[in-house]
Amino acid sequence: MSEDFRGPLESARTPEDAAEAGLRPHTLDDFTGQKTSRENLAVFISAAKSRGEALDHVLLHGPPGLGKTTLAQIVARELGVGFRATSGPVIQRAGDLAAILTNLQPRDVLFIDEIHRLQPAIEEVLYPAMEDFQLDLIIGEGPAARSVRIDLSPFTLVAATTRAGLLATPLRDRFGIPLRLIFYTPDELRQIVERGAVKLGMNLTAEGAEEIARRSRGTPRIAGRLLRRVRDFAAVGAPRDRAISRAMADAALSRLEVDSIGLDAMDRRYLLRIAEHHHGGPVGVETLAAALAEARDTLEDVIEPYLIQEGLVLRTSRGRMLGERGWRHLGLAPPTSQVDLLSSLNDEAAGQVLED
Ligand SMILES: Nc1ncnc2c1ncn2[C@@H]1O[C@H](COP(=O)(O)OP(=O)(O)OP(=O)(O)O)[C@@H](O)[C@H]1O
Ligand SMILES: [Mg+2]
Repeated sequence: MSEDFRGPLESARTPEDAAEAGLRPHTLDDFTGQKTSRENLAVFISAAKSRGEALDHVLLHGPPGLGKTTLAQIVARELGVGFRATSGPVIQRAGDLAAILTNLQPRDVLFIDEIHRLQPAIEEVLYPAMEDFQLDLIIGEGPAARSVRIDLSPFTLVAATTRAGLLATPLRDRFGIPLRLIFYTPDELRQIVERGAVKLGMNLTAEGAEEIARRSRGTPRIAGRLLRRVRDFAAVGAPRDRAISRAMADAALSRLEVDSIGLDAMDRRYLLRIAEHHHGGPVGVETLAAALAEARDTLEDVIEPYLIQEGLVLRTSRGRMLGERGWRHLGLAPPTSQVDLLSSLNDEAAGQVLED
């Protein structure tokens, strides 16, 4: 496989990124969870391979840390083709994209992360490239400008975004294979944690793995991070070779301020804000973002999806409300005026899926 194309932003890799990459699964069979997406991908990949064609374009969407980048790399590996990676904000000019596209080998995978941050002018260049494998470029300026058409090798665009709703419809419609990634179950995360422990050479008990999995916010990236921190605490606080028990995992997670259901300090700050300053809501997301000094996107992409899925927060037409479970988790009681409303909303929330 050829070397990754890395734009300026992506070259800023931290040791934490490297540790994460070490835990990445490399094949579809090794990839735990996301059963529907994984099974469908396996079919489409083997069909494309048997026809000797490029796989149709794939759009991966879902909250951060659920495996979009990992799956993109796996797609290229399973297809046995080259992998080039870049991201929306890195591509500044049409020429940047043209350079990447004209260098692709037949059937290669081009991965564009954060595709929702692509500039509209560059999106326009992407449309004919995706549809007809052609580039229409304007060369020169003023009266001397002329347009040239360049044929490209057939390729597969694999794009990732935290919210498909942020994409322009014409762009979204050009992906033949849209896949929505969902939060992992505690059991899937336990398998991921156990596999990670083996890779890290850790002696982790089944209960220890379960405890980390249960408190990982449905997210493999968080599971991997917590696993490495538990390893640190164990290395310092316990005799070598002692198996990491549930109690040891719990002690480490508590020191990291990860609570009994896996919420972190920011999650709790968010819930408390709605409870204490807005009597449980509804409150608009902009108001919350300003009060918490966070970007609205961070609330919507990173913090809210899990809280909503867990019924801690409800998304209503008038804003965010603390759910019954949210009140209970904070050890508070909802104002009496809200009790009836909440129980009716709670039934609705049971069917509320991540909107994007
Ligand atoms: N199904 C999985 N099995 C095991 N580990 C996984 C799985 N999915 C993700 N991981 C781990 O979680 C980490 C984060 O995954 P990845 O970088 O693919 O997420 P992402 O969806 O691209 O996140 P972002 O939106 O922030 O770019 C990976 O490095 C990998 O170690
Ligand atoms: Mg990613």
